[in-house]
Amino acid sequence: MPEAVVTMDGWYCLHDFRSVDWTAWKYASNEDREEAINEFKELIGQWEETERSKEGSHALYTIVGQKADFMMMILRPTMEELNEIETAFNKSKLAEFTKPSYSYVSVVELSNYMGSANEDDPEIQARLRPTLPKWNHICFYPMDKRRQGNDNWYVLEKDERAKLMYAHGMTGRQYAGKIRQIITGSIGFDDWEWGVTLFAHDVLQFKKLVYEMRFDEVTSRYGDFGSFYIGNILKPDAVEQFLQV
Ligand code: VOV
Repeated sequence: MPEAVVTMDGWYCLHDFRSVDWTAWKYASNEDREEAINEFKELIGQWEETERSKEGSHALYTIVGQKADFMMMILRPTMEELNEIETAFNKSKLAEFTKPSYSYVSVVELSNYMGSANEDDPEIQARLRPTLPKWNHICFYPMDKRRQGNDNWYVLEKDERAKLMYAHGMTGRQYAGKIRQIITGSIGFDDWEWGVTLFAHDVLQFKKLVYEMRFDEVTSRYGDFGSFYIGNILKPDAVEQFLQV
């Protein structure tokens, strides 16, 4: 029987996508809008404090296209904290003017295919509990490894999977400095097996990387993908401008 790979798991992760009800927002009083914006900025301020004390991290991006208007990606040591943050947003004034459009629950995951990684290594610790980059663009999508006929990832021996993952890593390494990837595992947590979150300075690099990886066997034979979300950074001091009507 093929052997499962040992995973190292870090911070829990919530991708929370919201759409703004622009009509209700436009009809709201100036006071209500101001209150909603201030309260939201306070929430972001709390997240920033947590990030400074290395007890979590977050990313805030506007989403291009009709799937959502903005997304909050939150990393925390426990699932409970993710729930608290989600609920705090739901109770906020801004939530009265937004609708949930999609969410994804997972945990930062490193798969130790080479078996050489030591969880106590500070470098590994930093990857399991990362401070998310505040780069210009984000790309998120969930994915599965295929289990279909002859293309079944889960019947491959570990050595074979490790070989394919090595080739995958080599393709990815060409994008060092251009793209940062955060792989989160979601088996048992959400509808797909992994969440893929990519950060880039230049948005076109997402297309180049994702296209190039389509030719890697691990993707061409074994990759199945959900919806893609693409966004631009929303810095805290740009929140007002984004919500200005
Ligand atoms: C910057 C790009 C980049 C780089 C350098 C990179 C490297 C690596 C390495 C070295 C490893 C294995 C060890 C580990 O760290 O876990 C992985 C692991 C993984 N990857 Fe990856 N990946 C990238 C990027 C990258 C992308 C764009 C995708 C989506 C696939 C695509 O076709 O759209 C992806 C997927 C994954 C997944 C689902 C896993 C876990 C698979 C499992 O079965 O456990 N990944 N990945």
